[in-house]
Amino acid sequence: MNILDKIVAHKRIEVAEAKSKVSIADLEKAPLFGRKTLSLKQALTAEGASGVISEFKRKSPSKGIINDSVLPEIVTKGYVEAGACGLSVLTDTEFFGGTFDDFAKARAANPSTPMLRKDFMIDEYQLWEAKAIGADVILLIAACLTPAEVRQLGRKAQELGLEVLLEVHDREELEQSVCEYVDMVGVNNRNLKTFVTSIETSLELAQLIPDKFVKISESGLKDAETILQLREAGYQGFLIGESFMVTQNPGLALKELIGRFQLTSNQ
Ligand SMILES: O=P(O)(O)OC[C@@H](O)[C@@H](O)c1c[nH]c2ccccc12
Repeated sequence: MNILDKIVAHKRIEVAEAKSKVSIADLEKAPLFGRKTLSLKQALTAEGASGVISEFKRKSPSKGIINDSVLPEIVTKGYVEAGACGLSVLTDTEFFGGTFDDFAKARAANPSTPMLRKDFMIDEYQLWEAKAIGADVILLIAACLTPAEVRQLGRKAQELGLEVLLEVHDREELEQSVCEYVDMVGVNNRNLKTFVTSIETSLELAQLIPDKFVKISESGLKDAETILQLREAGYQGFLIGESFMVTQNPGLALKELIGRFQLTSNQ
């Protein structure tokens, strides 16, 4: 079984358990459920935006522990102060060490920044969870959903006021899954079988993504030159976790990166 199949199999059990404990009606009573959501799409396309979506990620199947000594509220505040357009916080516990508590702490510390609930969405119930914890955006991974599921989950998410980021790895996933219930298309540079990242994936798919979608390049990004190259190719969003999280001060790492690519782009 590949890693994605393993994660999804585990997620199905988790979701069934969560459903038996907390009803949708209860999720709707959560204090943040009715909150007005923020637009990541708008933040990424605003004049002068850095385009960086910074991720809080404690561990991953590819790297093991990345950083287990930092606090979500401190890291995410640092990201926002450094110029992040949006935040991504992992809520998958088993494989990424994330929690709803991490998300809640980041949410409370950054009330005006669009936030992505980073998890493996397979069931509408998780959209209600996302609303209940104060998320603005959800991720739909084409590699673990049928095109019909992408449509169904995307449509429901938008009805709830959430924005939808569709993640693809190749041309086939893009062509089969992209639909009107998607706001942004993310190209994951990480091959899920080998964990190797290559920005060629983003460069190859850029032209194939219809222009009405905001394009986001995901994973393996760390230097200013790469970001400028991806911008040239049409990307307005850059999802970056590991290269910040491996440092003791992820916000500072983002600040330095933005300093480098803004300097370069003004020359
Ligand atoms: O840490 P990186 O290499 O900068 O990558 C961030 C993000 O793209 C990555 O965490 C990611 C992309 N898609 C995902 C789906 C699930 C979990 C994690 C991910």
